[in-house]
Amino acid sequence: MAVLELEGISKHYGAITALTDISLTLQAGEVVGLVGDNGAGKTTLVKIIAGNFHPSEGQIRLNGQPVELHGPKDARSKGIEIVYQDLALADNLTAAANIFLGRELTTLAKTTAQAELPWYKRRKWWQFVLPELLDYQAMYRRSAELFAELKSETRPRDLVRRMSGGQRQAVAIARTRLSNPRIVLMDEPTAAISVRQVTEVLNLIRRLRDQGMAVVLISHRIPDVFAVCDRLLVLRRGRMVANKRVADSSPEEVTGLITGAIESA
Ligand SMILES: Nc1ncnc2c1ncn2[C@@H]1O[C@H](COP(=O)(O)OP(=O)(O)OP(=O)(O)O)[C@@H](O)[C@H]1O
Repeated sequence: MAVLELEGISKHYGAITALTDISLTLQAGEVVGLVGDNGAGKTTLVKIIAGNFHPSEGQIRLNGQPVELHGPKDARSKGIEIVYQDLALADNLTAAANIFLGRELTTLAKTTAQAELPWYKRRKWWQFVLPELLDYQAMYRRSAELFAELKSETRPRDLVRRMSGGQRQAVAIARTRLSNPRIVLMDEPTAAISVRQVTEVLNLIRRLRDQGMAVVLISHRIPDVFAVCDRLLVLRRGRMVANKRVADSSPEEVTGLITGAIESA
């Protein structure tokens, strides 16, 4: 079954129409590339899926059930994670501290689900006098497991400030894995990193797919889309002009679809 279905999604910002009548489905374990020129509507579409924006029209279904997403936290609780282009990492903290930022494991919150509860809900009544201490060992251990799953050499105790672009991506991706999402949205993960690191990041995306996640990858880099995606969506001026298997397309066709030299495919 499709993990995500969008039907007839449109989005207006006042007089500007950013998206018109977008429909798509995402299956578990597939990587879908979302391409289009600047202003084509890619970010708007991804932010609707991530709960940042409400669509003006249309329906969202998760596992066949119609849903309304009330903000990013709600989307996360429903299994949708997003890795923003700027990654939103705290440079002066370790990899592990970034992964657990805002949901730190403690002596009273031993799992991520518990750590996401407000402090007073983590305690049984007889525990109200207990001090709550951060459990660094547990966070380092879990972070090491997440990096091992992603086959990344990033170390939990390393400072993000000293990391390469590829390692930073690994930290941001490992952070999404904490909540065990079904859908991971990635905004231009290979835009600002070296060629060698691009390979590393594409491998991370393959790992997510192998673990059964559906991944949406916004990218300007057509070679990356062809390297890692199963399917591609092309947006032009807010309309979907192609939704096809990568194996049935070519970089030339995609460039034509983006610029408008090819009407649709
Ligand atoms: N908050 C906003 N208010 C008004 N207009 C907006 C807003 N966000 C985006 N737009 C407009 O909606 C359209 C689609 O923008 P969007 O950022 O989704 O495109 P994009 O394909 O992600 O482009 P880029 O690659 O430049 O990020 C553009 O015309 C943009 O100017």
